[in-house]
Amino acid sequence: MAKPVVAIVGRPNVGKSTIFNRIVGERISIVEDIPGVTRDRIYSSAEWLTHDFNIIDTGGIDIGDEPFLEQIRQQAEIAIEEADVIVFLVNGREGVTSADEEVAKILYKAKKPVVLGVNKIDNPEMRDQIYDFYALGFGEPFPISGSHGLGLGDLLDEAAKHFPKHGGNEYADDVIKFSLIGRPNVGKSSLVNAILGEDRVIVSNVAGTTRDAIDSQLTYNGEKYVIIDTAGMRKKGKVYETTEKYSVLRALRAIERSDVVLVVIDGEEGIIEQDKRIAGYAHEAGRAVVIVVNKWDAVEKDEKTMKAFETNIREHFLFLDYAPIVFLSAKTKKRIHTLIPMINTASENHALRVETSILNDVIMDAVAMNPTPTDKGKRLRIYFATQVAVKPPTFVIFVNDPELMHFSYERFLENRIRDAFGFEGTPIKIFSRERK
Ligand SMILES: Nc1nc2c(ncn2[C@@H]2O[C@H](COP(=O)(O)OP(=O)(O)OP(=O)(O)O)[C@@H](O)[C@H]2O)c(=O)[nH]1
Ligand SMILES: Nc1nc2c(ncn2[C@@H]2O[C@H](COP(=O)(O)OP(=O)(O)OP(=O)(O)O)[C@@H](O)[C@H]2O)c(=O)[nH]1
Repeated sequence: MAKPVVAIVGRPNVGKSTIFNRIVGERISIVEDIPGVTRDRIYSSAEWLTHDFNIIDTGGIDIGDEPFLEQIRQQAEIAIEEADVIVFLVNGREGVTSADEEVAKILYKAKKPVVLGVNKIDNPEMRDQIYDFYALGFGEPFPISGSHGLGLGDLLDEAAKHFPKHGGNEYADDVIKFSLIGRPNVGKSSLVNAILGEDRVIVSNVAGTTRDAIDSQLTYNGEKYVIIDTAGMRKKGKVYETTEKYSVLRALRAIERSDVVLVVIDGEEGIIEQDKRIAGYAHEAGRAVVIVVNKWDAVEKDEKTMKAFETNIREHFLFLDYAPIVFLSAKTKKRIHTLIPMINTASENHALRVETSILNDVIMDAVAMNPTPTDKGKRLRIYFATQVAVKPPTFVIFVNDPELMHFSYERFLENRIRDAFGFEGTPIKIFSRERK
């Protein structure tokens, strides 16, 4: 599901990060041991009343050593490219500056709705200062205060009025959406071409004529698939494509629109830190994951090489222990045909719903085998478990006291659930809730 995207734009120091953090709230949390998104702090999901959306802090996108105005220009262009609605932020304490006017000029040309937020209006007495900003030509300015959390509701209401009406489902429910992510040069584009070039694959469209038609649709064995955002990889040459955080942003959006994410690793070069971060994004987003080791043709190998590489992957990607690994070559096409069946398995498991009675049998058997932990003389009691969601499968376990559910025991239960139901290729989530 594609959520609407809001981007915050404005010259430095107007309070973009402050507003971003306010809107995102506690949702930005650092998850231990999983390298990922949260540390980049430029892109996050957010909620406002009934609206779910994603928000980008363009100020966090590092453009490099370009002159000041060039940086603002590039950030604004990224916002125009990526967002459905732009929040143009100015500083209510300084009046309209020439840099604000520069931003405005770029935004005039964009055919995207713009909502003007006048920040640092920390108290009602300062409200009169917003009138100057009508001169920017974006209609009513909304007074807000990032530091005090004032006025954000009205601003977001206005933004939400411009959210696309049918942004919800881009493709029919039975279409399997997948994407390929990985650092530059691992062979993502080559893999896409190899998949599209497969014998039994029927391609229904590749990179249409409009800017938005960037996904490849295909059919294989009567099943429909979409490869998400492949043109994002092809569309090179633009200056900002080279900035790392911007490519991260693109990867995050592709992940979000996918059911299954193929994490591509260069078999020739091996695993580096950046691979782990990229894989962390997919895991955090709760998508099904397949690990693809490409360029296996270029690896000098004997009968132990694959096993050793696999062990190495497992050590580096502890959090992805559920993800199957495939060794292949986009160049020679070796084992390319195994990819789509793996995507199918991962996607089925991602959407799998298990029967409550069987789930509870599994949990009770687990408890009988390995008694629940105690803390200060108090024992964890498990009453009942139920699956509350799919994509990814999510379970709630009702217990006497959630504090007693230690990580290691939860992990044990997860493993028992996996032994019973499979769930290969998908993360699963388990929450403990108190029940008196
Ligand atoms: N008084 C007041 N100060 C604010 C408000 N919002 C942000 N600030 C301050 O303004 C300064 C800049 O805020 P940031 O959020 O870093 O601004 P930014 O636009 O993200 O800046 P860049 O990252 O340089 O683009 C900080 O010192 C904030 O504390 C506000 O509502 N009122
Ligand atoms: N030996 C070998 N080389 C490969 C294979 N797949 C891709 N390459 C080469 O690796 C290089 C990068 O491939 P691309 O498909 O452009 O990689 P990418 O991940 O799409 O790169 P970016 O678009 O920069 O992110 C090219 O020179 C390819 O020819 C493979 O299976 N084996």
